[in-house]
Amino acid sequence: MMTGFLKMHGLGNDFVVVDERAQRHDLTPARIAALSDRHTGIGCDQFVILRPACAEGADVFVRFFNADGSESGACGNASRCVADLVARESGRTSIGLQTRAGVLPATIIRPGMVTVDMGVPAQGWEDVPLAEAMDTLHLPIAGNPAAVSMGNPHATFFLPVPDAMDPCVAGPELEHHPLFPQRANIGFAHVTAPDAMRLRVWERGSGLTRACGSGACAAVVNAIRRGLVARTCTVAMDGGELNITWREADGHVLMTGPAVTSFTGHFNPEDYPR
Ligand SMILES: N[C@H](CCC[C@H](N)C(=O)O)C(=O)O
Repeated sequence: MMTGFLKMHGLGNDFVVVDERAQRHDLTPARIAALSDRHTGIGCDQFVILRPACAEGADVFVRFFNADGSESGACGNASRCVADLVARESGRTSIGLQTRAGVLPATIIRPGMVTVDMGVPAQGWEDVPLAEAMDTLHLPIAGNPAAVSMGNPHATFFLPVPDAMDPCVAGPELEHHPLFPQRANIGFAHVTAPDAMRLRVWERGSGLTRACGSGACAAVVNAIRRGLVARTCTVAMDGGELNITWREADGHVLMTGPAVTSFTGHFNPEDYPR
């Protein structure tokens, strides 16, 4: 039986989206990893599965998988894409996305431009699973990263000069650092103005991506906690810009940026080893 999919992206962070709201498609982690391969599958940074919502205020339950088949609690760029998709189906401009990190309200600013309320970040390291509890600024990792959970674990390095660390060299080792028993997404940020930064993210399970929505939220929260930027900040990544606001009133992080559909297609799951 053929499975339909959508190929979508947010700032070049690209997704295969499979709708399982009406029917399951036997997508195992091994199949997801094989389908995510850019040479021998469809190719994507994250594989997104839609299921029927089962939470108050939610229109759809969204599951995010990395290119290696592992699951992630959050994905900012894919959240905007799914909100845009559900908005086009329903004609509504307010969408509730049920994720493993909670129900995220999304607002369509205009078709293809979406704000997602990414919720309240965890305070410091607490929700980033660490091998042992320790002070953020005294981690035994050169560069003193700051960590925060946006529903998934992030560590951000603030670089005094842009590109002082190469994500493809430092990223793989840091992703697997013994401090992070569940691995982590590793951001490399350089603050360029009180309301702007440049960011590259080595993503857990997917490697260097052109943009990372939850990574941008994490970098802004971490930068605000260190007094480096204001409450609203533009994050410039290789694939383009996101606008991030950490709202003072209720501590929610709002992420605004584009959502694009590239094409639709079909595959047969049975062509991929289970
Ligand atoms: N690209 C995603 C993040 C995926 C995070 C994933 N790599 C993890 O294991 O947490 C974003 O836009 O937020």
